[in-house]
Amino acid sequence: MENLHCGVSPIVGFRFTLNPMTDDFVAVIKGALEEVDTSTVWMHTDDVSTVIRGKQVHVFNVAKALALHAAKTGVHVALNGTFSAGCPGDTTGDAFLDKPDEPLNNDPTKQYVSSQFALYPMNNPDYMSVIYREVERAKERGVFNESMHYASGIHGDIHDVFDFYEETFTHARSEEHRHLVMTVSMSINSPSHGGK
Ligand SMILES: Cc1ncc(C[n+]2csc(CCO)c2C)c(N)n1
Repeated sequence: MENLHCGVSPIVGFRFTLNPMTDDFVAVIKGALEEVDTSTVWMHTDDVSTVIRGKQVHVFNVAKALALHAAKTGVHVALNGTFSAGCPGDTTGDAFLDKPDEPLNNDPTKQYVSSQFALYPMNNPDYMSVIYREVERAKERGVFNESMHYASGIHGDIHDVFDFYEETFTHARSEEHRHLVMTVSMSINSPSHGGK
């Protein structure tokens, strides 16, 4: 296997599930996966989840577009997933890294999202300062919602929330500590949001 050393791979990946709270969940999941332009990422769906891999810009663009597509059905949807970069076992061969940098999904529709995220800067002894710094960033960006055990709450318009997640994912890893894991749980169109 190539690229066995931590960090030599520039691939970003996201493994996620979409969970639409409707009897018609198959149409919502398949509609999003089929109608969003996913040509910039390597994608595989199975009975449990879907994985997308490629350049960071495309992984975040496609993830946001999938969430927004599902949200536009009006159905209450949950999106749970794990972003990963610098995974020692990842291989570049099938990761679409030759794609141009222009994101292909550009729907500007506004959509309120409430979410929680957790950063795991792998093999970084100073990981708590990374986490504190990124929570500060969320406050500066105006998307911080609340502190909680094991995660931080992030909310706002889907475009601001995803901009924050991509920015924090860039800054929570470094040349020295390239392997980063970030978990995200999102809730969209929840009755708990009172119509936001
Ligand atoms: C993003 C995403 N990918 C796969 C599944 C698993 N899954 C559950 S129902 C269904 C459609 C019928 O086969 C699939 C693929 C999911 N929930 N969300």
